[in-house]
Amino acid sequence: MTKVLTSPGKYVQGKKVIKQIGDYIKNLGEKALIIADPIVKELFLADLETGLKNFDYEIEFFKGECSKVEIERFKKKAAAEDADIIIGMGGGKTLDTSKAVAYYSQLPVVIVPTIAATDAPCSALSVIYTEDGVFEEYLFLPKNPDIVIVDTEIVAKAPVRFLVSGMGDALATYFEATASAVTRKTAMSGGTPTMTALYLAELCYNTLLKYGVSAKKAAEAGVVTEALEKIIEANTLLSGLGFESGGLAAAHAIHNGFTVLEETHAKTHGEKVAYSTLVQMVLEGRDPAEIEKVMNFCQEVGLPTTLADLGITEVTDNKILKVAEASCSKDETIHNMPFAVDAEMVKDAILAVDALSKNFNK
Ligand SMILES: NC(=O)c1ccc[n+]([C@@H]2O[C@H](COP(=O)([O-])OP(=O)(O)OC[C@H]3O[C@@H](n4cnc5c(N)ncnc54)[C@H](O)[C@@H]3O)[C@@H](O)[C@H]2O)c1
Ligand SMILES: [Zn+2]
Repeated sequence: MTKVLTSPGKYVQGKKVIKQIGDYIKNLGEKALIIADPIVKELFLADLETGLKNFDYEIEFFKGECSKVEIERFKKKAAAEDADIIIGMGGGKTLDTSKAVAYYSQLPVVIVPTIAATDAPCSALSVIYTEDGVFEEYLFLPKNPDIVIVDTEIVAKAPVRFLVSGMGDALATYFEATASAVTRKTAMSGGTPTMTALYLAELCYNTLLKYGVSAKKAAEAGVVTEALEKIIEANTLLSGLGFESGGLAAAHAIHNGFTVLEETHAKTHGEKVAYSTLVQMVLEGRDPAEIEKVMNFCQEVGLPTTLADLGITEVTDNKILKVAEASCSKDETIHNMPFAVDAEMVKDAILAVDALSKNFNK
């Protein structure tokens, strides 16, 4: 029962920090290959160039999928350019690609997220897809990124749905870490959770409830406030460390179950995870007042609380049972829950969340 906490080497967050990126990375190497989402060219190239004015670098743009072909393309480019640092800048897919390229090239990696939508920035994991976007495998990396640098002005100006999705993903962290800690399951860190990881997960939850709505308003206005800073930290650092060193349980398994339904594909990871967190709470038989509190939060920030919100407008028992069965497949993290869970229980809990939500004024 060894406890393990894993984290990036350094985490930097603030308005306009991109303009100082050179200062943060200068000890890591001398020439960077920047793997950049195409959005970087449109919006942030000037600031990035300012940040790297005394630094040798080459930029190559990401084609949209974290696939083995794309990873190989960048690995060759890094070798051809004699790069000794990889910088990834963009959304989760660009960042996962950059981490994989750095691993295969045995180089340090600096991660610059341009949205706060997922746990990808801080983790020692890349999610690999085929070139057509079908999930292929998890690539577990031997270490987390060397430095994560979050420019909060960039995140504030991104579409608000990404920030809200990040809150949905972060919402699950406390509930899943708490559940799997009871069972003392090994987390992705390779050990059971430290007190620190569990406290970070709790801090993540409390931060969302307290600052989520204000942060969303700031992002709608495209401005950086202290509330937005706190939510970016919760979505990126607290949720990232909390999931990796705290553990997953029912919510992410139910999310995976929802992906079997075509109609949920237009919804983001975080949106599906938020609904699935409510399902986990119902499975656990949590205090209805607590469920109501989380449901209110979801409705206030615009996360789904009904099946229709998730794109499932024609609800049948059979369809929901399929989701539940997929959530309960053998290797799923739902089996980290402190009690035995089967597909019938999950199906009922999914339908119960939908019914409960309809009691609230939307
Ligand atoms: N490695 C991990 O631990 C981990 C954890 C969770 C999710 N993931 C992975 O992350 C990926 C999803 O991440 P994502 O939602 O960030 O997807 P993404 O990287 O595809 O980005 C979503 C979209 O946002 C755009 N974008 C990025 N920054 C922007 C900005 N500032 N303004 C406007 N548009 C911007 C991108 O161009 C893209 O079209 C999935 O592949 C998932 O498997 C990985
Ligand atoms: Zn997640």
